[in-house]
Amino acid sequence: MADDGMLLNFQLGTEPLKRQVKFTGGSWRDRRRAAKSARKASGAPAQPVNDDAEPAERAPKRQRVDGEDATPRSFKGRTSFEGWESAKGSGHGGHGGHDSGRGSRQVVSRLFSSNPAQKTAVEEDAKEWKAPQPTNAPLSDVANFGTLSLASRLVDELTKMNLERPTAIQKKVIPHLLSGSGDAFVQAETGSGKTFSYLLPMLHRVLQLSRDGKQIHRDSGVFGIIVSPTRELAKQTHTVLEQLIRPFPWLVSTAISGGESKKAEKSRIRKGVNFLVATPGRLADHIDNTKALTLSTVRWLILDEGDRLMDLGFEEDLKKTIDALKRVEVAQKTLNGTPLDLLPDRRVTVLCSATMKMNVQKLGEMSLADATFLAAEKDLDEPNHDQGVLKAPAQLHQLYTIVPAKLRLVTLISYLRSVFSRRGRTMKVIIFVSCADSVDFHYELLKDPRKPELPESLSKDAELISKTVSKAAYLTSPASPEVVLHRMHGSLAQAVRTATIKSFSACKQPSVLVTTDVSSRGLDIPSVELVIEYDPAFSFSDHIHRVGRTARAGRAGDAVLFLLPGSEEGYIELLKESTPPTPQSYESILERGLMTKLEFPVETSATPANGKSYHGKAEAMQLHLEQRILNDTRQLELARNGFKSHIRAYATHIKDERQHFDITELHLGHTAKSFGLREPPGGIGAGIERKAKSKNRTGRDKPAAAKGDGAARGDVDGVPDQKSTHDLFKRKSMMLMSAGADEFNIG
Ligand SMILES: Nc1ncnc2c1ncn2[C@@H]1O[C@H](COP(=O)(O)OP(=O)(O)OP(=O)(O)O)[C@@H](O)[C@H]1O
Repeated sequence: MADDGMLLNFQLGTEPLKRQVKFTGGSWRDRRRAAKSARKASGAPAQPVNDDAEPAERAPKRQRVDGEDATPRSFKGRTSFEGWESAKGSGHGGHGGHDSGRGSRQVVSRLFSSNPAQKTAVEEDAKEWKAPQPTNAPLSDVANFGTLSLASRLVDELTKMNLERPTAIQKKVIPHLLSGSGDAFVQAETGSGKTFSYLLPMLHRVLQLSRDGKQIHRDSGVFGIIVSPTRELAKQTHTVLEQLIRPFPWLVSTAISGGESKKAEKSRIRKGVNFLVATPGRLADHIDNTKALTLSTVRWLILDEGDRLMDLGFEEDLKKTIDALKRVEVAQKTLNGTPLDLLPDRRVTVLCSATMKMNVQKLGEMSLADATFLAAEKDLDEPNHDQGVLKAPAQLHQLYTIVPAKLRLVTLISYLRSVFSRRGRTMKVIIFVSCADSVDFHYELLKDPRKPELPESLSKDAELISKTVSKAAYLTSPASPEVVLHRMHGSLAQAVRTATIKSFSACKQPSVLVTTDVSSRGLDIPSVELVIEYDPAFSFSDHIHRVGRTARAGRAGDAVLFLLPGSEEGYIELLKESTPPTPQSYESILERGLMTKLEFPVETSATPANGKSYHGKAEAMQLHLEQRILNDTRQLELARNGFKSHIRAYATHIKDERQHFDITELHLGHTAKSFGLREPPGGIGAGIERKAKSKNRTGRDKPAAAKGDGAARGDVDGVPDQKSTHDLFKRKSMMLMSAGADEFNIG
């Protein structure tokens, strides 16, 4: 799609607008010609023509509002966040006209016109979707964990945690690790309990060492190292491990990860630990620099989320760790008088990954020897299992909606409104967007500026989460409960990240987390019932992991994917290879979200001829949001940054899937509108990026994501784990700066 078809395609003026002559009568072409000649005559610079703006006769209700009087009538003096609700469908009042907000001349386009046609017919299935049997649930034909020969003390502990029967992957992995000394490659669905599948046998075997009056203690050595790609996952795994070892106070585990105090970690290691949960960069760092960390007792190396470890560019750090372990012999039969004979006689490496991508195979080659492939029986039976086709849990209801770019924001809000209108349900929703700047923009836009105070249950970390947790506006209606809004991405300080996730997890009220892919892996928040992929994932495997934050361990869950009309529709075929998704029209989302119980009656005169009164509501909401952004310098800045970073992130979809996410097809003007912007995209800085990306397509420049696609967006683990990302950013920034673009923040 060429740029000349672009909406809002003219420059922002810096001069305050002069009052203009208004031309009435005749056709819109006549009026435009007259306006042009008048400008020429007055010596005013010619206005670039907005070819995409609607001709007046096609938009009879549109008002051209000129000069200082540009604020749409229904919103004059009504820029408070709730203003749109009382606008009663008067969105027509300003749409399609010019606006002089902040002294600039801008065009506000209508939401429901000039949208690209959708190729896919959406026949919403009349019959209710019926969830198939859960595929990641505990097995009904296994009596309990005891049947897997686990120590009764551990089984008791599991019972206290309400875990009775193992899942399919636990039934496979636990016996393998309990008895042998062989490496394993573990592949299983999201939420199928992989964490317990490797923690339980390790613990069981270490507990067995305490016998005949001999007791394992914290300075008996490190027995197991678990490597996680993100700090959150490392912390979460550590929390689960802590829970399991609580009845055995002589055993100690610790988490070491980027963003934490190295000194404090060193001191904990010096005091003695038996299990280390680590992010790769920090682990490699300690192996190099912490003398107290001896590796000779290490019998298990668990590489969790192997594909993600590689995607994020941790290959070098992992190699360092693997090589260091290989260099150290596993020789001791006893340690400080404690016999180690019940441990594996060699070091066991377990590689967990949901996919068998090339980079995982490489990690396997680096780390595994004669590994056994372990997967649930039903996964092995899948016809295309060996091609690595990844499946979401069967009971996870996947939906998609094809939404024109201009309508994305109002559709998202409508979706959330209809979800939260169901009173009496605690509902947690995760919204994935492409980059950190987009997280920040949407969070600020959706938060309630009038109610900064948090629910009491969240007040413990009040200071840390003061900028990442807030009450939400727009998402609730008078009939629905209050919603708590959270934001999370890799650019936040670690303490803030941790406190935010804790808050989201503990929140007893309906809550939303707006986040990047930094939350797509491993995060286990049991009451997440809905995942919204507002921006599609950068790879299909990321999609599976994102949606896998719901429907865990046999529970139900929904996931909705927003796609744009056009090439993105091709992505639906890819989804079908895994789980056929249910289509949902954006019109029905708008209708449900905006007209529920007719809380916001639309004036008859404002009801469009087609009778779709929610169109008026949607226009009113969009107009209100745009106006709010325009009136708030900080919000405007966030919108611009969000838009720019989003466009840049869009170019980082993996090569195999880029045909569906063609940056040159992205309508920048319409996308700007989804960030509530009325400015020309070129003025904001995104056109430059698209040009740079077009160069990529012609092979003159390589995509920046050489170190892994996740790294390109910076959704990684921080210093020093972030080296690769830093390099990448440097390269990309240089490319952009040479083209005159601003600094940006993706990730
Ligand atoms: N046997 C079980 N019975 C009931 N719940 C279980 C069982 N095993 C694990 N769970 C629960 O299932 C959830 C998911 O477990 P876990 O995080 O280990 O899954 P996972 O396979 O690692 O998922 P992902 O691939 O998304 O990281 C956790 O809340 C865990 O407590």
